[in-house]
Amino acid sequence: MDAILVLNAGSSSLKFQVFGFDGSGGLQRQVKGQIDGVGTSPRLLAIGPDKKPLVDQAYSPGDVPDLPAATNVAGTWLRKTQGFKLTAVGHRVVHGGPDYAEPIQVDEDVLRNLERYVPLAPLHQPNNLAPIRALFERRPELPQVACFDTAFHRGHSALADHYAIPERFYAEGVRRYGFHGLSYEYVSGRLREIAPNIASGRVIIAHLGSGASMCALSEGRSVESTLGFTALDGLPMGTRCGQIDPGVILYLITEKGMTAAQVQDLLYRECGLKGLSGISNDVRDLLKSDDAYAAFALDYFVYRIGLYAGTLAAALGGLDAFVFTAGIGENSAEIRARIVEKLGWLGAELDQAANTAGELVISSEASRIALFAVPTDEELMIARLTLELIGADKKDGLGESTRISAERSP
Ligand SMILES: Nc1ncnc2c1ncn2[C@@H]1O[C@H](COP(=O)(O)OP(=O)(O)O)[C@@H](O)[C@H]1O
Ligand SMILES: CC(=O)OP(=O)(O)O
Ligand SMILES: [Mg+2]
Repeated sequence: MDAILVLNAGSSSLKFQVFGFDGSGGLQRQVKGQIDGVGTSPRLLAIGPDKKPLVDQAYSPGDVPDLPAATNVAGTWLRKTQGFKLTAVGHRVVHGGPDYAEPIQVDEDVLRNLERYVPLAPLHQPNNLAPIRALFERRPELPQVACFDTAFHRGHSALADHYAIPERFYAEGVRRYGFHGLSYEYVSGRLREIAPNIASGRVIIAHLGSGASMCALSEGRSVESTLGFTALDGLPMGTRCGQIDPGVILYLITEKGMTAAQVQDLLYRECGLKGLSGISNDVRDLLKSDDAYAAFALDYFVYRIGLYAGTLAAALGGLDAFVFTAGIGENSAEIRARIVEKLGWLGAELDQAANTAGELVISSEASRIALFAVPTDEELMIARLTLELIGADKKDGLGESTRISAERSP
């Protein structure tokens, strides 16, 4: 069967999907897989078109310590067990800089350009680009398409796109890019199917995974994001600090004698939930723990989401809906409930039963704001964009408008 492979290397997981083409050029999901818990409790899990498990295998952290190792494990499993004829490969590439506002077919020049952004996304960009390079060498004839996390936010106003630093820095690309755009584009499309009137209003989507951000959307378009030049800003994340006074960084350099590399390592890998708790970057571990620091890390996460909800609601001039997505947003009813409590002043009220059951609509009848928990599907978004770019029919058989409860990731 002709197929398109999609790769999505995040900060704690590698996600991959294979979509086949049917006779009419539509997309059919053949394999949906991921290795999550990379470096902590790695687990390869994949399901087939009937949603039955194809593989479910745990690894020791030493066997899958990082994303390159996860990519090798997934690649080997796909080659050994799945016999597809690849037509194209779609890649999530986290940073597209100022030049790439749309997906692009990658050639040697594009790849070299994208390598320039490695310092701006050190947890992601190298892992996004390495498989492209490897496939160039192994399968030079295979079209490969880069789809960018930053592209969905490129329509931001100059106000939202700037830092208050001299303009020459903006001109050379020091801008507030925003990330998780493939997820926001997919989820806002789903919201158009689920609740079209609300989707055309003022919406905040909270993408809460190992990396986390929030996006303000007006009429389905991104107008603000909590992330900026790099994927460090805004919310505290699994291992990243989120918003921080730049003076702290100056202090680390001038008073603590830290090098740039040491500061980078600290801010990307030792902060956030991991740094605050001293226990884990994974919300599942923190929820299970009775340690006071674990509780504090979760309190801090929820508190900052509440603060940014206020900021983004101000950017939108009000709020019609709040949408949860990604690993934490889709799977933790408890964290959703705690965040909704912080949105009480905006008139948000939870339907406890719907939230616990993991339904799509989780607001009560009385709520002044519609609340949703919508599973994201960055890989399907990438497959659609890839097909569009390589000229195949972009219609697919994966419309989900009638589904009622949230589909969980494998
Ligand atoms: N049932 C759950 N309860 C709470 N958190 C969860 C649950 N399942 C997954 N998560 C969280 O989701 C995170 C992974 O989210 P994901 O969106 O896949 O991240 P990424 O793409 O950045 O690797 C994990 O680190 C974990 O904290
Ligand atoms: C940009 C980013 O933080 O991505 P992820 O959440 O997949 O780590
Ligand atoms: Mg992710």
